Amino acid sequence: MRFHCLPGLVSTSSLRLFRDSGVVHTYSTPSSNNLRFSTMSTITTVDLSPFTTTSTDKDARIKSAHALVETCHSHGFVKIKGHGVSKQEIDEAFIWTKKLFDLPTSEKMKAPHPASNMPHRGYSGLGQEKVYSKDDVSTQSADTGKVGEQLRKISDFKESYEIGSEQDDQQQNIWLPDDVLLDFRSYMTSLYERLADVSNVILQAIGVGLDLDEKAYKSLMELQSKRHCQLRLLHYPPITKQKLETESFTRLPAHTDWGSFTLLFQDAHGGLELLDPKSGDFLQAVPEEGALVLNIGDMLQRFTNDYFISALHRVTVPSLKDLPEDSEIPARYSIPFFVGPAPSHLVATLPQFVSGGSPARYEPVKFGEYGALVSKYQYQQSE
Ligand SMILES: O=C(O)CCC(=O)C(=O)O
Ligand SMILES: [Fe+2]
Repeated sequence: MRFHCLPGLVSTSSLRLFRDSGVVHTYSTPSSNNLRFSTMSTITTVDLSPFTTTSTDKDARIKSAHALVETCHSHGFVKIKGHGVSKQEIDEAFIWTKKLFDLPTSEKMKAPHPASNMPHRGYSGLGQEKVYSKDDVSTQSADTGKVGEQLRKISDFKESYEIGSEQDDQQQNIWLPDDVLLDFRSYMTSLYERLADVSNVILQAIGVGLDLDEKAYKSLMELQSKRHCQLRLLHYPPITKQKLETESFTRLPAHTDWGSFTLLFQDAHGGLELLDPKSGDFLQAVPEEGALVLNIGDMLQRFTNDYFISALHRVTVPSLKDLPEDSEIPARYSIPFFVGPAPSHLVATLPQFVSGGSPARYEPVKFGEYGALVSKYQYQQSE
C-alpha cells in the first residue's frame, strides 16, 4: 500500500519506491523501443465503445465496465480505446499544441504562469514547474528543510500550458492575446469541454463496473466537477546525447496525480511509464494510435480505500548506453486531462470499501486543501 498519508507521513515501502526511481537520466528503458511508434503494449487495453456508441447491448456495457474496473483494481492504470474521441480530433489537438510551443518564448510569455502554484494556469517555460512525489518532499525536508531548492537541483526538461474551465469560480484562465495565436482560446475551450464530457462517461462506466447502488453512484459522480478539471499541454524538447551526458535533468519524475483520475493522450515517441503495483516494475505505455491512457489519482484511491491504487508514473529518456554518438532524443508532446471534484468537496471513503479485513485508511479530505498541500513546491516561490 502506498501514500496513505499526506506529505511528511510516508510509509517505508513508498520511500523505497521513489528511491528506486530517483536515478534520473539513467532510467533504463529496453532498447530504443520507446522512440518508435509501436502497437506492442504491456498495459491492458479496454474497449469502451459500448458506452460511447449508440449500442443498446446491456451485456456488452457491463462486460466492458467490469474489464475497466478490474484493470484499474489490478494496476491503477489502463489503456482505453473506443473512448469516443476520433483520430482526427486527437490529431487536431496535437497540431494546436505544437503550434503553441513552436512560438518564440517571448510570445508564449504573454500568458505567463504566475510565480506561485495558484492559479495553476498559463505558460510555464523550461524548468519552471517542478513535479515531485510526496515521498520526495518528505525525504528532502528531513535532509535540509530547503525543499524547493533541493527539488530543483534536477530540473524538469519540459514546458507546459495549463487550462481550466471558463466557468471555474476559483482559478481564471490565463490566455495568450488573440493576435499571438488566433483561435487558440476557442479551440482549447472546446477541447476542455469535450474531454470533460468524455471523462464523465468513463466515470459512469466505473460506476457500472463497481456495481454501485444509487447513493454510492451519486457520490462517485461527485468526484468529477466539470468546472474544476484541468487540461494540460506538454512539450518535452529534444535532448542531445551530449547534454544527457553532461547535465542532470529529467523529463518528468515519478509522481502520482492528486485528482480522481487522469486521461492522457501522447504522441508516437513514448517515454511514459507506470508502476505496476503487482510486479513492482514500471511498464511502458507504448503509444497506440487512437488509445488514451487512464491513470487513477489519489482521490479515487481514498474513495475506494485502496481498491484502486493511485498510479506512480514518470516520463523517461532512454539510457545513455542505448544512444548512438551525436544522436538526439526527439521532442515529445502529450496532453493530460485531470479529472477532479470541486475544491470544496469533501472526499470520503465509500462505506462499502471498509470492512473488518479492510479497515478505513483515510480521513475525509477537502480536495482543494489536499491539492494545495501536495502541490506546494511545484513553483519556486511557493516556499
Ligand atoms: O507527459 C506524460 O506522458 C505524463 C504527464 C503527467 O504525468 C502529468 O502531467 O502529470
Ligand atoms: Fe501525472
